[in-house]
Amino acid sequence: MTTVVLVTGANSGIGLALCERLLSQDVDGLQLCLACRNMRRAQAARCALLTSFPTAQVALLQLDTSSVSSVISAAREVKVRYNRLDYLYLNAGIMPNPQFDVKAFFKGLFSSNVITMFATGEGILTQKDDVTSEGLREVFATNLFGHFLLIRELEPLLCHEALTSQVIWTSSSNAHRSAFNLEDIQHFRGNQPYSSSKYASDLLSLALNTRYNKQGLYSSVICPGFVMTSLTYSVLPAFPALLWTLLMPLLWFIRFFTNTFTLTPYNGAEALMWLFGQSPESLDPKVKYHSLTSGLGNNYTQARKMDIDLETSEALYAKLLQLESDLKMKLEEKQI
Ligand SMILES: NC(=O)C1=CN([C@@H]2O[C@H](COP(=O)(O)OP(=O)(O)OC[C@H]3O[C@@H](n4cnc5c(N)ncnc54)[C@H](OP(=O)(O)O)[C@@H]3O)[C@@H](O)[C@H]2O)C=CC1
Ligand SMILES: CC(C)=CCC[C@@H](C)[C@H]1CC[C@H]2C3=C(CC[C@]12C)[C@@]1(C)CCC(=O)C[C@@H]1CC3
Repeated sequence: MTTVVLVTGANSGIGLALCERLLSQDVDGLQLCLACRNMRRAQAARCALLTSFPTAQVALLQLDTSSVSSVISAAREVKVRYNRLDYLYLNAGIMPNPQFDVKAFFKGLFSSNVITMFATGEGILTQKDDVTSEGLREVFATNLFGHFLLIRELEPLLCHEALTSQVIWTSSSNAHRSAFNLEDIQHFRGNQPYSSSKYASDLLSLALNTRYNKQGLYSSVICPGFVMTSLTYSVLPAFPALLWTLLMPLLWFIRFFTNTFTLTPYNGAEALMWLFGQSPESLDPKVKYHSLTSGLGNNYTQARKMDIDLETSEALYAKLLQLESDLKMKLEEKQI
């Protein structure tokens, strides 16, 4: 028996930690595929994994989730290499040009909302988004739409009558209904594209379960907590990595008040690992699985209900299908 696992954004942070943890479990016949945009960093990640686990089967796949043509050719390649896919971890993500509102942060520190602020970053973060060469909003394309397209393209490998497969999204506690607008799913008009894209992934996961459970495909979402990675380092760009390291004792102290400060990629990958061991039929499509770390440093996973509803998830799914068909048509026209 083989178990095929594909991880997007696997060359650093939480994705790489997940790969290390999967390999350390010594799963029989594990075939790991690191799907990455930057092949130089992907090679480095593969080498590091093989140094620790010399007999592991670790393959690389070129994938830029922000590009429709890259997703289509990557999926084509996956279908040539494998005849099934057991786990698809949709982890690649960006939060470009984050703007940290220092005033709101200090105001939040002395309000009753302080724990929520540290757990979710709510009210203190906005981003400046860009547009891809294919005309999509970059955060939407990278975090959500590319992954949606990947699932659609890999349907023949994910949907088996006798076997189940799991699609697992790295969402966030920063996913808020208030940042999402069904009339503007790409978030052209707001300044919280990251939050919007993560809320959309929570909705999409529910819609995927509605559509695909009968065909053996199950989707779940996780939140890794607040993890120190290149994504979070960029929140305070004036703070070099060294300053963040000096702040670590303070961050560990805050962990006594909020177990969402998982801080290391290893801890952040806890819920991703937990889901790997679950039977998908036992999972609740309306909850998010949170990686949490106690003040004393113990990791655990906790299920928390999401603020999502079936009607909005179906409406989003219909819009994504429409966008997929429009973009494919454009791509075909370009090729003719
Ligand atoms: N760190 C945190 O506190 C939290 C993180 N998350 C989520 O966790 C996930 C992993 O992030 P994290 O490990 O923190 O950050 P990293 O920046 O370390 O990892 C992000 C990964 O995504 C990849 N990626 C980015 N854009 C693309 C693209 N267009 N195509 C393919 N891969 C891409 C990056 O590759 P490359 O090297 O090419 O840039 C990198 O491997 C993200 O989805 C993030 O939103 C959620 C909640 C909290
Ligand atoms: C003492 C000190 C300087 C603390 C850091 C304050 C903030 C920079 C962080 C507090 C909570 C963090 C957080 C995120 C980014 C950094 C903080 C705002 C995220 C929004 C990063 C991306 C996510 O997906 C969720 C995170 C929630 C918590």
